[in-house]
Amino acid sequence: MRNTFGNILTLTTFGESHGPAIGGIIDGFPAGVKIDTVQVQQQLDRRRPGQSAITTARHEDDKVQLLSGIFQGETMGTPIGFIISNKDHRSTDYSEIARGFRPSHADYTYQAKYGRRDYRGGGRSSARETACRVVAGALAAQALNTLGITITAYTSQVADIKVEDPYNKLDLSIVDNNMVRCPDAAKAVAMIDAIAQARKQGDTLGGIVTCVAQGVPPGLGEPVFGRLNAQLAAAMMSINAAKGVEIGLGFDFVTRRGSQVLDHFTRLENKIHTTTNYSGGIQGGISNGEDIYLDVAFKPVATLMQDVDTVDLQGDPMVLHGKGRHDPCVVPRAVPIVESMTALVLLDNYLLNKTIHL
Ligand SMILES: Cc1cc2nc3c(=O)[nH]c(=O)nc-3n(C[C@H](O)[C@H](O)[C@H](O)COP(=O)(O)O)c2cc1C
Ligand SMILES: C=C(O[C@@H]1CC(C(=O)O)=C[C@@H](OP(=O)(O)O)[C@H]1O)C(=O)O
Repeated sequence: MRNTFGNILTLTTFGESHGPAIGGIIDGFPAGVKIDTVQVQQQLDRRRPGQSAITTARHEDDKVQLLSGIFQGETMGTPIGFIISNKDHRSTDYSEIARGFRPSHADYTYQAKYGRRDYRGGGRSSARETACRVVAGALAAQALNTLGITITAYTSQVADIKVEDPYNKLDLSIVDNNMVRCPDAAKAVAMIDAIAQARKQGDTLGGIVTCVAQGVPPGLGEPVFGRLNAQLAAAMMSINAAKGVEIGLGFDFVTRRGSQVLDHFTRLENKIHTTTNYSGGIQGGISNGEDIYLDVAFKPVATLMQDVDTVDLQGDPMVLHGKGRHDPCVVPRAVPIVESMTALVLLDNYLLNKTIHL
C-alpha cells in the first residue's frame, strides 16, 4: 500500500479509524512560512465528525498536535510531523461487518488484497484518514496565500438539488453560513432537508463539491504525463467516495461546438488573459493564469441504516443489519478535503516548477 502523496512536497499518513491515533509527516515543505495554527485547527473543525445534524454522530475533537518542523511560528524546512487522537471509536458496531462484506465499501477489496482487514470502522479505508490531508492542506494553503493564491470549495449539488449559478456568480464568503456549506441559501435549505429525510429512511445521498483556485500564476504543471489537470484529478479521485472529476466545462464540452467554447485572448493590465474560461484555467496541462475550477462527484455513503443483503467471508448469503454512526451524505465534510487536496497539488507544482516567471 503506497501511503505517500506528492512530488517535492510529500504527505505520508498513517493510522486506522479505530486505532489509537492517526497522523502524518509532511516533507519538502518550504522554510520560512509563517504558520497560523488556529487556522489549521479551524479547517480541521470544518471536517471533523459530529459537527452537525447531517453528519456522522461520532464525536472527535480532532485536536492536532504538531510535533516538529515549526519553530517560533515559522516552518523550518524540516519534516512536519503531526498526530490526531482517536477517542470516540465504537468498534462493537462492526461485529457483523467482521463476518461479512458491506456492499460498495472497501471490506471485500481489502480482504482480497491483503487476506485480512481491520474491520473496526473500516480501518485504513475509513475517511478518518482525510483529517491528515486537511492538516497538510491547511499548511499548504497558508504558503499559497503568501503567493496570492486562494482556494475555496463549496457544495454545489446534493442528489438532484443543484446550484445553477457558476462559482463566479456566487458569494463564496458565505459558504460556512449553513451546515451543508452551500453558498445558495435557498438550495442549502433544500439540501439539508433532503439529507435529513434520507437519514430518517436509513438511506444516503451523493453530491458534488465545486472548488476554485484564484491567483494561480501561468506556468504550473508538467506538460505531458504530469499535466496539472491529471494531477488534480488523481488527487481528487484519491478521496474516499469520489467517483468523478470535471475540470472547467468538463463533460459539458461534449455537446458544444469548438466555435462556441474557444477561450479568446485579450490584454488586461499589460498581461495576457482570456475573455472566457471554459478551460478551467488549464491548457496543455499547464495553468494559464485564469481561475482553476473543478467539480468532484461523491457517491452516496455505502453503509446504510437498514437491512442489506450481502455475503459472508465464504460467499454465503447473509444480511447486515444497519448499525453505527455514519454520514448520510459526505459532501458537507468533503468541502475542506477537496480544498486541501487542491492546495497540496498547487504548492507541490509551485515547488516543482523551475521555469516559472513571476
Ligand atoms: C468525509 C467523508 C465521510 C465519509 N463517511 C462515511 C461513513 O460514515 N460511512 C461510510 O460507509 N462511508 C463513508 N465515507 C465513504 C467511505 O470512506 C468510502 O466509500 C470507502 O472508503 C470505500 O471507498 P470508495 O467509496 O472510494 O470506493 C465517507 C467519505 C468521506 C469523504
Ligand atoms: C470517523 C470519521 O468518519 C467515519 C468515516 C467512515 C467511513 O467508512 O469512511 C465511517 C464512520 O466511522 P465510525 O463508524 O468509526 O464512526 C464515520 O464516522 C471521520 O471522518 O473522522
